[in-house]
Amino acid sequence: MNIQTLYLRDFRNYETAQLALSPGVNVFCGENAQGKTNILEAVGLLSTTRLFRSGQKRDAVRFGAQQAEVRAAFFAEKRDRTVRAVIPQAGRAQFFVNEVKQKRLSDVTGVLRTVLFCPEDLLLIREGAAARRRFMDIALCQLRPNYARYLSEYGKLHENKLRILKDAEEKPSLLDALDDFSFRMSAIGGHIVRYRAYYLRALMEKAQGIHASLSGKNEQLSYCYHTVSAVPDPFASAKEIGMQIWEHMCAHRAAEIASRSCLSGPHKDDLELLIGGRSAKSFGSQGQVRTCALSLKLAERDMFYDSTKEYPILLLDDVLSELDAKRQDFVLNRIENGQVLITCCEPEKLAQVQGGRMFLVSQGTVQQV
Ligand SMILES: Nc1ncnc2c1ncn2[C@@H]1O[C@H](COP(=O)(O)OP(=O)(O)OP(=O)(O)O)[C@@H](O)[C@H]1O
Repeated sequence: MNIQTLYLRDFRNYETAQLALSPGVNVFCGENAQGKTNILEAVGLLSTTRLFRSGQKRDAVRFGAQQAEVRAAFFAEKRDRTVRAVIPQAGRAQFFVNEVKQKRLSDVTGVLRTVLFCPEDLLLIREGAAARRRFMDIALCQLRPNYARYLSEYGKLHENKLRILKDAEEKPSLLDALDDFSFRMSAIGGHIVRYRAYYLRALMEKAQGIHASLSGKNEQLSYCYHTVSAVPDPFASAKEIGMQIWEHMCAHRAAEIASRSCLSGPHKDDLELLIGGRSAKSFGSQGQVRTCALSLKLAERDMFYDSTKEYPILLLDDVLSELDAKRQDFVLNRIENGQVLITCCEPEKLAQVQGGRMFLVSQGTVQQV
């Protein structure tokens, strides 16, 4: 899958811009605040229907303009296709696939597939477990529709159980339904844990190879999937895991009531990442953490390829800072197959790029060099 041309009108700081992209690496270089990330954000919008930096789509409309427009002509599934977004300052955004207006945003999501790596992704390693669960869940939901259904059902049960625990002090009869919710959460939790275990095993196998190449074989990435302590084997059958979670919930019933919170279940899972056997979160340097997060993203891209036989477009925002020369060379020249869009601030980096296309970005204009 690759974008051939990208057109922007009144999008962020661009009045109009038309870019012809390479099917391989495309580097966007310029000083701070010139519009490099805005280009990646435009592609992200066409892929996910969202702006990765703002909750409100209208933030993308150029100051003083009435509506923004972004269009990509791209090649996917062996044919030429287009996707276009029109975002008015007031009112709903509209999306078109092959110039046919789409009724539901879900029909647009994934038509153009992207994997984004931005500076915030470093939080994936450094932050709490919720960020890593989100990373697993977003990838798994796209690859496995059944997982998305289990996760949504589990989320609803979790919310209801939490309401019961919170309100039980005022209305103790609510506790009559507690075990029913716990049992259903356990049963669905069994599926969630099993999906995560298999996904992480495949993902981390790829991430380990990528991390070794990125670090020149100097560092070894490993992982530990932490789930409910009563589950000794997350690869066991969903039924078996579900029963183990149920037993754990029963053992913590009194504590859950006392603390008015759900103490047991895969909503507390974590993915621990280790570099050379030590926690990346606690001991990793900036560069190591960046390498680790990047390896996970590149592995996610390979997982997409395995299931769709097409590489999603890789959007790398400001990845090069903090990486040493060897790691930068890997990013610029050795990510094989698929289209890559990279932003960077240092023009001297352009000299290191051995193929692809380079662009200078300045005050909302883009010039190929
Ligand atoms: N709706 C908008 N209308 C006009 N300009 C906007 C709008 N939204 C953001 N901008 C401008 O876009 C510029 C930022 O662009 P962008 O984030 O792409 O910069 P960048 O080149 O990636 O910078 P850095 O290297 O600092 O990350 C800022 O000057 C900002 O004021």
